[in-house]
Amino acid sequence: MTSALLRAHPAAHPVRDRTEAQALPKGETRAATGAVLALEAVSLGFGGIKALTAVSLDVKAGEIRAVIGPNGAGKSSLINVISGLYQADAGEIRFGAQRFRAVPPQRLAVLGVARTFQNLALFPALTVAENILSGLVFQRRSGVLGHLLSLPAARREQARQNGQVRKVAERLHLTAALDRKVGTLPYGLQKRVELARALVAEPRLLLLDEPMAGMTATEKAEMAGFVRQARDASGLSVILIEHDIGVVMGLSDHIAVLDHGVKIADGTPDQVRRDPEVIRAYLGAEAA
Ligand SMILES: Nc1ncnc2c1ncn2[C@@H]1O[C@H](COP(=O)(O)OP(=O)(O)OP(=O)(O)O)[C@@H](O)[C@H]1O
Repeated sequence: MTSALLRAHPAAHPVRDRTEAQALPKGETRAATGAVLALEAVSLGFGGIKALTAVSLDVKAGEIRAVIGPNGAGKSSLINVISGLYQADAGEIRFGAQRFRAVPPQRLAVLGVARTFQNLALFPALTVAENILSGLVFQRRSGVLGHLLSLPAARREQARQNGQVRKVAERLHLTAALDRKVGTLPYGLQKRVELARALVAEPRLLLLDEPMAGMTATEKAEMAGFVRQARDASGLSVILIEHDIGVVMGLSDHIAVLDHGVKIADGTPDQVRRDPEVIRAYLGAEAA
C-alpha cells in the first residue's frame, strides 16, 4: 500500500485531524450537521494495549467513508465499537440524535445499521435465499406460532420478505444462485451473499469490514460497483475497511487514517495520499 500511496502523490500537504466540531459555530453539535453517525473522542483498550485513542469521526448521509491504517491500527476495533461488539472505555457514539457509550447490538437493526464481517459469518448449510432472509429476522412481527400455523398475517409478511430477498438478489446478480447452499459457492460469491444479507433490510448505515479480502481483481471491481450502486440507489452511508488501496481510493468520498489507534489524517482520497504522516505510518509499518 505504501508504494501505491507514494506513486500516486510524492508531494506532501498535511491533512491533520482537525475535528470538524472545532469548525462548527458556537453551541452547535455534530448531530445538528446531519451526520448519520458521529464518534466523539472514542477510546478503547485491551489491558495495556490502546486499540483506539480519542478517535472522532463523522459519517454523513450518502457518504462512503473508508477507514484505513496498517495492521493493528484499530480499524476492526472501531467497527466493533460502532456495532456494539466492544464497549468504548471513553467517548460517545451517536446515531442521529441517539447517543451511546455502549451501543446495544440488539438495537442495531432498529438504528438502521447493518454490517458484514472480516471473516464470513454466513450459514453454509442454508441456501442463499435463506441466508439473505436472515438479515430480516429483526423486522419480523408475526410470531413463530403464526408462521407454523400459516396465519394470514404471517403469510403476508413471508411474501413481503421473500419479495425483498428477490429484489436484493437481483440487484447483486444472485438470482440464479438463490436456491444453492452457500457452502457450495465460490468465496467471492459468498462475500456477495453477505453484502446482500446486510442490504436486504435497507440500512441507513452499512459497516463493511474487509468486504473484498481474498477476492480476485475482477470480483473486487464487481463488489465495489455493487456498493456504489447501493449507495446511489438508497443514499445509505458506508464505512469501509479495506486493505486494497486502489479500491479505497476509487470508491471512497472521505478516508480516515488510523495508526496505533490514533486518527492521524482525515480527508478526501487526494488529500490523504499526499499526507506525509500517512506515508510515514505505512513506511514504518513496512520497515518493521
Ligand atoms: N479482543 C481483543 N483482545 C485483545 N487485544 C485486541 C482485541 N481486539 C483487538 N486487539 C488489539 O487491538 C489493536 C487493534 O486491533 P484491530 O484488530 O482493531 O486492528 P486492525 O487495524 O483491524 O488490524 P488488521 O488490519 O490486522 O485487521 C491490536 O493491537 C490488537 O492486537
